[in-house]
Amino acid sequence: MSDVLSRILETKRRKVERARSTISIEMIERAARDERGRRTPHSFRAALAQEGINIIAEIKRASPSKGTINADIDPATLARRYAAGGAAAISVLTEEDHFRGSLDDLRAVRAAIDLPILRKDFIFDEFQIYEAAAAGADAVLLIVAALDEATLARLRSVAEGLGMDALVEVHTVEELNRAHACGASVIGVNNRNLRTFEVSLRASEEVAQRARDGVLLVSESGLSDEREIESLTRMGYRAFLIGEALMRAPDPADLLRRLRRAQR
Ligand SMILES: O=P(O)(O)OC[C@@H](O)[C@@H](O)c1c[nH]c2ccccc12
Repeated sequence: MSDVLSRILETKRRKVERARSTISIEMIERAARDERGRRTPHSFRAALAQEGINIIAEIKRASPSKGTINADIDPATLARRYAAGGAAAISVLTEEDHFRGSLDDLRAVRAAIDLPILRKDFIFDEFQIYEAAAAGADAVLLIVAALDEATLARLRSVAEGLGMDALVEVHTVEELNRAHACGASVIGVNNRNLRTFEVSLRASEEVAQRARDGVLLVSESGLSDEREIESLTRMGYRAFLIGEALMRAPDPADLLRRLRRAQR
């Protein structure tokens, strides 16, 4: 159990325990409901179901596989560029130790743009979903490989109870079956194996062939050019999650526009 995913979950577990000892679950839940009630919440799912190519543009300063990608960005400025390029939604990595993100990044993005926001983190406790909602997120990532069946189902319904979407992430057909079993309606297929970091579009291809009708699929990771988007649209994808390529692009809005023009 010394792989990266387990190590990240281990440090995260301690962090969440510490946070839970300073704020009660009732308080954070109230903050979440207040924030959800303060504005008209954005629908993450609806944003991904629009005509054409829908891109979730990610704010990702660093990663365990790539080290520092672009640590000094201003999240609000970058989010505005993503919005200008026609991003359907924004993903903000909030994990601190390995991705150098934070909930402050998410708050800054919330204040800057008017698109649905995904909290991208390693979530295993409802406390983290309330934190996400209180910071202004509209959706949370739930990684099937990191959760048992009962926890996955419970966390999904906590998100739903707040009017949020869960992006349920899988990497294999076996994980897809577990995502189906918990009632997931938005399923992300990570082309990157979180334990080995190997990237292959085969993951997206295999999962697309077995996904149930009505499930909205998102192809995630390792995407950087039109040709990849084109071959994924032929597999049936119309939603994509892109981080590194946008973080490294000299003009992220221009790259987004180009990728959104990809044809079948
Ligand atoms: O930077 P990329 O290769 O475009 O990937 C983005 C996103 O898919 C990736 O950050 C990601 C997908 N699932 C995750 C789970 C945890 C942390 C990060 C991720």
